[in-house]
Amino acid sequence: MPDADIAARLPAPPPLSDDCALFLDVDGCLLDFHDDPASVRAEPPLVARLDAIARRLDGALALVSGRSIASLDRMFAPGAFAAGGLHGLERRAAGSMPAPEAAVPAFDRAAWTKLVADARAWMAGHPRAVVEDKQRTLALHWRAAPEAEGDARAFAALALARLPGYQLQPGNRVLELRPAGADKGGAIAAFLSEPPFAGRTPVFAGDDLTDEPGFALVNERAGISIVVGDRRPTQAAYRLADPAGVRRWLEQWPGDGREASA
Ligand SMILES: O=P(O)(O)OC[C@H]1O[C@H](O[C@H]2O[C@H](CO)[C@@H](O)[C@H](O)[C@H]2O)[C@H](O)[C@@H](O)[C@@H]1O
Repeated sequence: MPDADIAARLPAPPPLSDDCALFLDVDGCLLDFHDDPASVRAEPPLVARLDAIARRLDGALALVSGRSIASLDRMFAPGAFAAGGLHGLERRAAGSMPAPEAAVPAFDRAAWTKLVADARAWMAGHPRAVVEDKQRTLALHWRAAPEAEGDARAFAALALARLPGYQLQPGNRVLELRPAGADKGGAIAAFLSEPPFAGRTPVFAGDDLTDEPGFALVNERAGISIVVGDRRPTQAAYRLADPAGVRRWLEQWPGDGREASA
């Protein structure tokens, strides 16, 4: 059976309930993909919606992303949500804005700067490819330059040897270098161990490979795991077709009645 047919058989998720803890991936889940990662912003009505849902859940809403928390804050301003960033390497608990609660491990800044410069030089022949420096992780994007994929993969393989303790993180038209030892499942588990998330039913929506550990964790906790789109295989039990579908699903939620004036 073709993958698309199997994808269509995953059911739509149930509506959100007042006793849930809501975890949301960002790119490709809440927000549509764009060629330039730096230009992506959440529209004000979506920020207002998330803010209303967070209030209704007593703060039990977190963004869980491959982006840094600093980047998420820019994208969702003026919203400032609890967040897991850099694929689970950094985390900011509810109510502890603006500083991340846990910093990622120390690293050699000079060596990192050289690595980023080398990546930019390596990819210079592909002006529409993007080298995204996230300070502790590096993403090589080829969405607007499909011909750059081979060079991106070749650089990442070579660079991995210069980065002890790092691993490759494949994504949607991107390959990232990032420290091993953390993932989105760990970030969600940490949130669920503390207020206001503890004791609630976890719900997690995401679209990419980096989201699979989050789906596994949520399934273990008898929660609701939702894959966005047709990527397979997946451990998710429910499916929404695309980010527009995610936003419509969130719209079904009653909110707290205040977002209309936000
Ligand atoms: O975990 P996520 O929130 O889904 O973040 C994963 C990566 O998303 C971003 O890259 C993706 O979105 C870009 C903007 O739409 C797009 O240009 C790119 O092709 C996608 O792979 C982000 O730039 C990365 O840092 C995140 O790790």
